[in-house]
Amino acid sequence: MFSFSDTRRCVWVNGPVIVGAGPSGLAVAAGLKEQGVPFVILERANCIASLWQKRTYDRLKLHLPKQFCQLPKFPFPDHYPEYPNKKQFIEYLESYARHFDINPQFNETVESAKYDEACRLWRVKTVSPSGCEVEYICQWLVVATGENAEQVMPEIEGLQNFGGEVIHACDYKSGENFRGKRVVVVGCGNSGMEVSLDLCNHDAKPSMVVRSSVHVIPREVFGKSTFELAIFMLKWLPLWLVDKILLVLAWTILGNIEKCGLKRPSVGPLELKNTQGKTPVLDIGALEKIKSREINIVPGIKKFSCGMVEFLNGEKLEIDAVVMATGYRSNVPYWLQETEFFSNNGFPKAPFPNGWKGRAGLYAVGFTRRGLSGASVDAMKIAQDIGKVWKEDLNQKKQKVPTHRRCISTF
Ligand SMILES: Cc1cc2nc3c(=O)[nH]c(=O)nc-3n(C[C@H](O)[C@H](O)[C@H](O)COP(=O)(O)OP(=O)(O)OC[C@H]3O[C@@H](n4cnc5c(N)ncnc54)[C@H](O)[C@@H]3O)c2cc1C
Ligand SMILES: NC(=O)C1=CN([C@@H]2O[C@H](COP(=O)(O)OP(=O)(O)OC[C@H]3O[C@@H](n4cnc5c(N)ncnc54)[C@H](OP(=O)(O)O)[C@@H]3O)[C@@H](O)[C@H]2O)C=CC1
Ligand SMILES: O=C(O)C(=O)Cc1c[nH]c2ccccc12
Repeated sequence: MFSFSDTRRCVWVNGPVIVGAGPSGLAVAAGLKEQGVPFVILERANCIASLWQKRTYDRLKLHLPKQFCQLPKFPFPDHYPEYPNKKQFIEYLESYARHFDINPQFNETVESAKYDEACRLWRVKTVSPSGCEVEYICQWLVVATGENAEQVMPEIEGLQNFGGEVIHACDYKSGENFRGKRVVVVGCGNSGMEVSLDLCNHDAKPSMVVRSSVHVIPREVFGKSTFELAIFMLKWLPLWLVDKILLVLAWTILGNIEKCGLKRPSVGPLELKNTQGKTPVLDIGALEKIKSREINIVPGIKKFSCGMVEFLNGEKLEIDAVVMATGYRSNVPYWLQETEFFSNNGFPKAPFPNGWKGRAGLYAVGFTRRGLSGASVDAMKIAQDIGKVWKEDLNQKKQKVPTHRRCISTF
């Protein structure tokens, strides 16, 4: 380690640098530990799995059965329910990190990373809340910052004049603070649906904005997970047929959702997830509240004004608060200076299962739009790939610090 001053340091990392200590980063780390490959994990928050610990609501449960959400080589405890809740999932991730002795560097935000062609190494720069800057130099870079790294906050006319509380769904914890209030929930994905349901359960009055269309699917069919059933059917049937069957099942169990103001997309639910990354809503009770009008469905928003919202159909509503359940985006384009492997939307250009490995020791984990199970698949491939090269190098008894390369700090 070369130290330049109290606030600027340069660190050589023997092994990969992993950016992000969410489930994806932890899964890669576990695979590397098993093979004895050293690494450093850089995490902007002060804890692992910050999305789950800091940016989700209290009543959150996993949507998919537990076997689709566990990370490699360390299953959920047997006593966990079919759909673990947020607390249980966080406890599982904490025990995962303990089990594999994974200790991320917390409070370090990666602000830039680029491949130095001259010395054929990655230069990764971080900054901490106290202003300390560190440059890490390494042979492998694993991007594990997630599909949900930043909140999407749309700019809607007049929002600055609204005057009431405006939050993003990632800062919503419970309807307790909204008791008796009229709340516009913008967006009808899984977040919008569940925030609206939670508001109902706390005697608030939600109006949910549905500006286009949405697939609502029952979480279970005859006591069996719909997702599991779909995965099972996909072994024998083409995707379009599975989509058709899902829609028939949804219609049989939920009825015609168009009657309550929800339009279905023309493309089937799995095809839409595959092509546009739009996750179908797995219903856990919001639809019932929509049918009973406890959740009011409203069209796209035209503008806000003081204590009011106006919709595209010209109707106006007096409201007390706004929850933007408008989704998330990747932050990779803000810090990774690379355009060959990653596209400008912050996702790898190659679709699943090929988006895990780039050029010159660059990897991506958790950008498959296939939730935690997609992340696990990526993680195992990455750990194996790096482990292989690592072992080859060891066998050739090469020194890990490449003395033939000169690397000068760019601070
Ligand atoms: C509300 C919600 C519920 C979900 N439920 C499910 C579910 O039931 N099943 C399922 O399969 N999937 C679910 N998902 C999908 C979700 O993407 C995964 O659960 C999982 O969290 C993805 O893990 P990840 O490690 O890829 O990303 P994240 O969990 O987002 O972790 C990324 C980490 O990287 C850190 N980071 C980001 N940028 C930087 C930077 N520049 N420098 C340093 N650190 C950085 C973040 O702080 C974070 O800790 C859900 C998503 C949301 C939003
Ligand atoms: N329990 C669980 O497992 C949960 C899982 N999740 C997951 O987290 C991820 C993110 O979900 P979510 O937060 O719901 O985000 P999504 O991206 O799935 O949904 C965003 C919603 O906001 C709408 N929207 C965006 N901008 C505007 C705007 N300007 N005006 C009106 N509507 C707008 C979109 O409409 P349009 O379609 O028209 O663009 C869409 O309905 C998903 O993968 C989801 O499955 C989330 C919650 C719970
Ligand atoms: O990625 C998500 O947000 C999930 O909730 C998990 C998920 C992955 N693939 C799906 C297909 C249908 C429904 C949920 C998921």
